[in-house]
Amino acid sequence: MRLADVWLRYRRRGPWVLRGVTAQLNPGEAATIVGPNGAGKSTLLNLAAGLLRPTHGLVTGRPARVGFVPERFPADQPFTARRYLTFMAKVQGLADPAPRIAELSDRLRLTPLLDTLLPELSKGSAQKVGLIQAMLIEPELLILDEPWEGLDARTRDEVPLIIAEILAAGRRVLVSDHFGQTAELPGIRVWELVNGELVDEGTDDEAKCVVELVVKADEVAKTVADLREGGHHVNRVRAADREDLESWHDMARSEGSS
Ligand SMILES: Nc1ncnc2c1ncn2[C@@H]1O[C@H](COP(=O)(O)OP(=O)(O)OP(=O)(O)O)[C@@H](O)[C@H]1O
Repeated sequence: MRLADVWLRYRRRGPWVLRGVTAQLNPGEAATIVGPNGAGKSTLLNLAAGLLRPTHGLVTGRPARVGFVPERFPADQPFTARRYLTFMAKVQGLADPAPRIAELSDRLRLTPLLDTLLPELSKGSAQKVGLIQAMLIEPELLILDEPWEGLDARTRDEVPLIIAEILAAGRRVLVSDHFGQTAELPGIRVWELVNGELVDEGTDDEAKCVVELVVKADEVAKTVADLREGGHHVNRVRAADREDLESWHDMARSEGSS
């Protein structure tokens, strides 16, 4: 997908929000848009999603399946989360959406709230519905506007995994993030908006990540040996704390229920 000399203002003679933005996002690439409040991050995402049209310039090569998570999920709709997601899945052509909805709801810990009315959900839970909605049909381009807003810590931890999986499948991700948390994801391009112009700061090729595993105590020696054999550097081994064990039990539960 390519943005070529894109200019945007919301009304005639209004201030330019984007000025001559040129950028490209190839399959298997992710970019994070950074900049202060009002810099134009959401505007750029809406353009990429096809919800806004440039005043001048072109957006070309947008993939057919775009998943979009807006900054604020519009929760003022008289449906339960399950009905809303089922409807959205059918609109997108998914014949039997129940298994996919169950899988994603388990992953984002929304399952107990699936039969709650959308307006009764907390902001973070509504945000989860927005995230699930965008992933019902695996998107070729996933657009996330401030995905961490309102999410609890454990769901926040899922976001980088979701992004990594989409990239590994050769799809694309565009994310806005005024706290700069995504800038630390491996291989991500950083697009900074400065006075409406986009500065592509590229990727940090030297970036390193830590992957945490939880294994049974009697499997530690073998796991460490296997990882070393695979060419990985093992930093340290420590006893699992409560949070590690909770996530282990959650995983075991969701595997048992699927
Ligand atoms: N629908 C609209 N009509 C008129 N002006 C708008 C509209 N949406 C955004 N703007 C203006 O465009 C500029 C960029 O807004 P945008 O929401 O894209 O910024 P942002 O970087 O996403 O900000 P934030 O970090 O606060 O979410 C702001 O000056 C904003 O007031």
